[in-house]
Amino acid sequence: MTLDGEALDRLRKRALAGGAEKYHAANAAKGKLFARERVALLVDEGSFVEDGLYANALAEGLPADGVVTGQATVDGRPVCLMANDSTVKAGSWGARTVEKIIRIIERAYTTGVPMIYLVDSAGARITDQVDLFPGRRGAGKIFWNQVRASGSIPQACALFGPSAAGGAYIPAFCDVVAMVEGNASMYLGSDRMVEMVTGEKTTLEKMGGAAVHTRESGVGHFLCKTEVEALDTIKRYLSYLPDNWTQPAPASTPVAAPSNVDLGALVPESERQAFDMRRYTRGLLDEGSFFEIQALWAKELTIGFGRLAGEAVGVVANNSMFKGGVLFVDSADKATRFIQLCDAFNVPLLFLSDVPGFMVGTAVEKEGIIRHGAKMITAVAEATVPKICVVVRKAYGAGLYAMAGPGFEPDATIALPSAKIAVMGAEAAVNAVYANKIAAIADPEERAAFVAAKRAEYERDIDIARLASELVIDAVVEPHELRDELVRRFAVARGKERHFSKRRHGVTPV
Ligand SMILES: CCC(=O)SCCNC(=O)CCNC(=O)[C@H](O)C(C)(C)COP(=O)(O)OP(=O)(O)OC[C@H]1O[C@@H](n2cnc3c(N)ncnc32)[C@H](O)[C@@H]1OP(=O)(O)O
Repeated sequence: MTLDGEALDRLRKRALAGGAEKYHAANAAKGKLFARERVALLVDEGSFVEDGLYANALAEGLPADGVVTGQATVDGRPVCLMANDSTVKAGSWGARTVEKIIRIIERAYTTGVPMIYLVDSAGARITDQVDLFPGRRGAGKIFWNQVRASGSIPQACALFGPSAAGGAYIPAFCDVVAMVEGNASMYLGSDRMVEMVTGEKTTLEKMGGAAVHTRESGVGHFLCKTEVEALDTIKRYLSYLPDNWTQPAPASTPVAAPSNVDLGALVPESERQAFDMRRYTRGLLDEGSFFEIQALWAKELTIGFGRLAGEAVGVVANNSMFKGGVLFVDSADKATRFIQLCDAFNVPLLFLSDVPGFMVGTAVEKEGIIRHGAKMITAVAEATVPKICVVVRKAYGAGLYAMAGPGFEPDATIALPSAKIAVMGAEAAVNAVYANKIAAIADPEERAAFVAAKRAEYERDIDIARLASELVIDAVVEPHELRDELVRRFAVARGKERHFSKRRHGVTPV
């Protein structure tokens, strides 16, 4: 049978229109855009080529089988994309949906371009499960492809609605997930299922909403007020990354650092006084270039991309404004993944250290602080991208190792003149070594004098000039010299040989 122009036009219009009007209206009432509007907002005008528009065109009520897939350019660079159409069976995956998604990820991987996922889906279409769930090209193959593509091409997800059950793994295998407040959710079992299985009464928002995942679980990376903001966030994310792992990170026009930030004045002398490392980072980088990731989760550690004289860098920085900048289970995980991301995509790493060490105590031991901390230290060791450690104020204990200290093959360890590097802070050290002697001194004045003397002795021992003279650190620079020093050092490190170990891959620590 051949299709005449009219019949083709009818088929095309039906496929382009998506599902029933009531579902369009329901989405609009929630402030949600149609999948095709999202694609149009994301890509360069006129650049989109679609595959599989006629998927399931002969069936009733399944236009494009509920997903839009194709290629386009974003800011002039090629990408592959998929967008669930939640007006068609709540964006659930039928057999052709799954095949379309698999094919577009395979296309992204083989052509070496970023893959963007615009997600709004009920997960597997339960009514058609035999066709889409268990087989060799079933839904599992989506995840297999995502895992294969991980670290080879950037994968970014904007989540606009639910991402249920198996569907929740598409965001999970992406580098980053932008979630729209109020509408986006991710969960393995729906609220109805949770009540049935455990008796818990909950809601999608309370269990897996954008606030939960960007503030508490860390599964979401950006909390966005609108769909447009989520799409812009994905574009900005991609602007720091190459198309694939074989290419250098893209540079942009150099911009000066903000003229109104005095880096020296931002860091208080007293270790007991907190300061906002995000301000410090913004003051150091090209003005307006800092793009923070997971800003709301594990805030004791700040991560994000920025630029130094136009070149992309990934920043890992301790922030004493939150939990004193101590590393916890979540902050170690946050750092681990970001370090791997930068290393995969050739983005040099800048560590800004003001770390008292890893948290101690029963609670964190039960949470496996050793396991999580070891993963962060592993990621730092394995990263062969240029990496520079700046001790802004202090680097104590294993915190020094986690922040790419001298033993971790950094291209340089730089200290500011007031920086301290030690196995622990003076107070803790004096207590650790002299607790018995201190307890034995009855006279309070004599005891205080003893503690002060031992403290002074300890501080002389870890004096930064001494560490420089022992070649522990490579340079001591004034705060106003730091930016230029980093620009020069990253420039010379750019051409370095990158290899780590003779093996297929390491074994994840404990
Ligand atoms: C790999 C393993 C897996 O992924 S198992 C997948 C399991 N998925 C689920 O349990 C999610 C079930 N669905 C839901 O909870 C809701 O539909 C969510 C996603 C919250 C959306 O709610 P809402 O926007 O109100 O839509 P709705 O429930 O009225 O559904 C609209 C139409 O879509 C259908 N639908 C929904 N989910 C599925 C599904 N997973 N499989 C098959 N059909 C599904 C509904 O039946 C409804 O269809 P119709 O338009 O009335 O014909």
